[in-house]
Amino acid sequence: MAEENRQPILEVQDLGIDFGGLTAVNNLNMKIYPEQIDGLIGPNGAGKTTVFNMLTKVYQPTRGKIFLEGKDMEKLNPVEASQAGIARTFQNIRLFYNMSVIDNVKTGMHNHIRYSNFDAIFRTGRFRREEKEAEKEAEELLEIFHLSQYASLTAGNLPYGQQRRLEIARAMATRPKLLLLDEPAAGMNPQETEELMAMIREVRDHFKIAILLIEHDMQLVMRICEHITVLNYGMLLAEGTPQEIQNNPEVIKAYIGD
Ligand SMILES: Nc1ncnc2c1ncn2[C@@H]1O[C@H](COP(=O)(O)OP(=O)(O)OP(=O)(O)O)[C@@H](O)[C@H]1O
Repeated sequence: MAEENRQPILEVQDLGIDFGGLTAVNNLNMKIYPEQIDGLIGPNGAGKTTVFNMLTKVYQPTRGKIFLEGKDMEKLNPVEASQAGIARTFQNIRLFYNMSVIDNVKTGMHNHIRYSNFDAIFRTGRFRREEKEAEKEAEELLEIFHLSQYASLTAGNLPYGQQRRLEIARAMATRPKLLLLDEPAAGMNPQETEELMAMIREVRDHFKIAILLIEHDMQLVMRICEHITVLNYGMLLAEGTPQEIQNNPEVIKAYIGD
């Protein structure tokens, strides 16, 4: 379907942020469409993670607008941004390493669990019902991410590749519409990277969500992304299909230098 006829799930207009005298991102325009896997690439320090931090409202943009399903995100804090439907993983995996694998997934469910502190303290019927449902949903997520056999293992004892999976499973527990992955293949061996790529596709197909990923592994980006945005010095350098990006002289210059 032609993109012009589709509503973007996320639209960024003239987005920018300054840190003191440093303009980290400027004049960024971007549209992410439903069920699309998008790549956000660019040389070190180009502003990619800063964009994620603005989309998740960890940073308040200095300029510009972010719309999720047409709704302005300006007033949202990070918790509200997550509730609105944006989930993320981090460059350096962040898990609750002393908690079990399944409990890590359950921590992602606070967005939609409906019991109060009162219910929890007095273990009311509602609490027990919600807990049972959360347990079931967490088990289903573990199955999808091939982590069922590790459910009761401490997260810190999982091999690296599985920790990445768990981090994504936990992000999916928030029931996002848009999933942001910050360098998901970092530190992975070729076999783990291959499995990761298959999993990213499975996640998109199963949950029918949009995915935006930052990645330095160009092979991964070119093979998995349907659309790519390139940042350089905080500004949009190019956007298009993997083929267009690969053949763009400006992009080649930014990566290889003059
Ligand atoms: N909280 C902050 N305070 C000051 N400067 C910051 C802050 N966050 C990011 N920056 C600066 O913004 C610029 C963009 O950084 P960012 O981490 O977004 O780049 P990146 O493209 O993700 O880089 P990499 O590929 O190396 O992870 C850098 O110059 C960085 O030092």
